[in-house]
Amino acid sequence: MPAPAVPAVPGSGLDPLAPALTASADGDSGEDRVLVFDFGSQTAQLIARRVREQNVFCQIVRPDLPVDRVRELNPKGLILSGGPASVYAEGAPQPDPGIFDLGVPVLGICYGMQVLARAMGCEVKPGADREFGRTTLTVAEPSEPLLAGLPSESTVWMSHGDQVEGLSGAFASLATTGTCPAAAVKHRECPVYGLQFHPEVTHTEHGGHLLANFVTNICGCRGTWEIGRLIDQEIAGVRETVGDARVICGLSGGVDSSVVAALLYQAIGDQLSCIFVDNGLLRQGEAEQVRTEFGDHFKTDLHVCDARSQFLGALAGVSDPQQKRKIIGREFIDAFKREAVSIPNARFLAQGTLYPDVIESGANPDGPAATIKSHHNVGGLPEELGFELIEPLRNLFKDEVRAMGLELGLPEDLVWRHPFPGPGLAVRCLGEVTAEKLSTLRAADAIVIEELRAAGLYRDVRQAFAVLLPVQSVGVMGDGRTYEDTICVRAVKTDDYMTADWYPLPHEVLGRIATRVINSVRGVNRVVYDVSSKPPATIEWE
Ligand SMILES: Nc1ncnc2c1ncn2[C@@H]1O[C@H](COP(=O)(O)OP(=O)(O)OP(=O)(O)O)[C@@H](O)[C@H]1O
Ligand SMILES: O=c1[nH]c(=O)c2[nH+]cn([C@@H]3O[C@H](COP(=O)(O)O)[C@@H](O)[C@H]3O)c2[nH]1
Ligand SMILES: NC(=O)CC[C@H](N)C(=O)O
Ligand SMILES: [Mg+2]
Repeated sequence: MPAPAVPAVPGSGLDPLAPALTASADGDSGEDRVLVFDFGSQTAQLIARRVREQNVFCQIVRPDLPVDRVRELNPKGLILSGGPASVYAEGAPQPDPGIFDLGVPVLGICYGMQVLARAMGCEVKPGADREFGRTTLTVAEPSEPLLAGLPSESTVWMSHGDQVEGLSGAFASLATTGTCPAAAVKHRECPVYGLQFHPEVTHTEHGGHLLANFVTNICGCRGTWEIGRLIDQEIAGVRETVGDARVICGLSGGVDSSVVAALLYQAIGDQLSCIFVDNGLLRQGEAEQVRTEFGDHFKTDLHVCDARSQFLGALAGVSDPQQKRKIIGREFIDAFKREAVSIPNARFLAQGTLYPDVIESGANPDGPAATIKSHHNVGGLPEELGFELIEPLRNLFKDEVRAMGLELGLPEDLVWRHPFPGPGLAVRCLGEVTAEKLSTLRAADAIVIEELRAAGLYRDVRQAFAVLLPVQSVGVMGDGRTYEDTICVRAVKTDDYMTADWYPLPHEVLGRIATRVINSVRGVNRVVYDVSSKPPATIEWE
């Protein structure tokens, strides 16, 4: 079935789920699929990543997705995530009880286990002590397919206050820990399982293996979801959708849009026009770099749209982060529209939107609702778009997109480039954005990146940049008092950008960055280093 190109306009009532990637939102793409019901867990996306590592397509959905919709999606397995609520608390999220009657295997993790155990007559109670961190799991039923290949004892990671107490005879305990007699359970009659610990986090030694057991041994998924096949599906889907119309592609020079452009070029050749928007929020030398690199890799029509004054004008006086993002989203669309006037028959707009952008923007009707930040290309889109959207990467995580880029023959240095958000320096220039602040930030950011490259760390650090803080402090320079701005250096290690650890940059590198920034960037007298991980922080500061 062809991929419907549907506008992902929030609140439009249309289902922007998997526009091209899964060929159809209704589960007839031929791929085995697992659904992760997100009960507000910090790690729901990690569960999805672990499942995808088994080459099984996995989708995150809201906790109360109606059973009829679940049936339409035709999953081979359901995973109920953890969550902050207590199952007895008022308003605690509950699944549609019908999902337990589908005959589809279910795995509940932490809250997910508590919620399913309660639905099936067990008692859930606050444990004697809340338990956070590592503990030892002892396997009681080694022949159980869920636990196949696990050693009799291993380390698992717990994060809970409640636990399942009375197993009600319907469930059997498969494994225990010192404080938890039902650390892994199985229903005696139906394919329903529960884990009190978190298999998705790396601190659980054999967690990935355990999830693989669930997906393959219990759900019977075949592991056929591969990047190469996806590219073929995408290309066919795009051709079918586009017909003989033209597609304009927002090309930023970043990884995602370059991959989209390469894919579209393979699909529709010279029906593709790319638009690069110089929004005045770019890094040093970036506009020129995109122009030259584009000529090397893409042979299609490139339009450069100088929208610097529009963006900066619209942002003047605005300091609220969400409002800044919304304004930027709107300005992007205005810029695309202005530029598209000179491109006849431009009906489609292609963007490099990724799965985390969609999830974090709370923009998917089947997905969880929490808005963490409105990514400019999703939650920031205006109601009246004027184009049909094509977003072939809408279901992918960043490392999957990189793999696709390599498969499509893009050069390594492009594929491994640090991501740079569409709102650009605006979300790194805290508070109101002005031309003067941007030029300070641009100069400091260039030094950070130069020093990383000089130290041979650019590739290992997955994203690094400078942030201009709205904080002035006293300094002394050339025997005189200064009262100037602060630059914060941010560097993180991550694969999927959903969780990230702060990167332990060597002190000498930090020292060189600080000295150069303070000596050469006017208006800055202090440099600090951000040592927060995600969660609880995010990678960007706004
Ligand atoms: N300056 C720009 N000009 C045109 N389109 C842009 C620009 N910045 C962002 N976009 C559009 O918004 C999408 C999302 O931006 P995002 O920064 O997430 O992706 P990217 O720039 O392609 O890749 P990366 O994440 O590596 O920076 C892009 O794929 C692109 O379609
Ligand atoms: O195109 C984008 N538009 C946005 O609005 C946006 N916000 C964050 N990012 C990038 O997404 C990754 C995760 O960022 P956060 O931890 O800050 O949410 C990081 O790589 C961020 O740089 C964005 N990219
Ligand atoms: N991590 C979780 O899922 C916690 C579940 C529940 N809130 C508890 O404290 O037990
Ligand atoms: Mg970018």
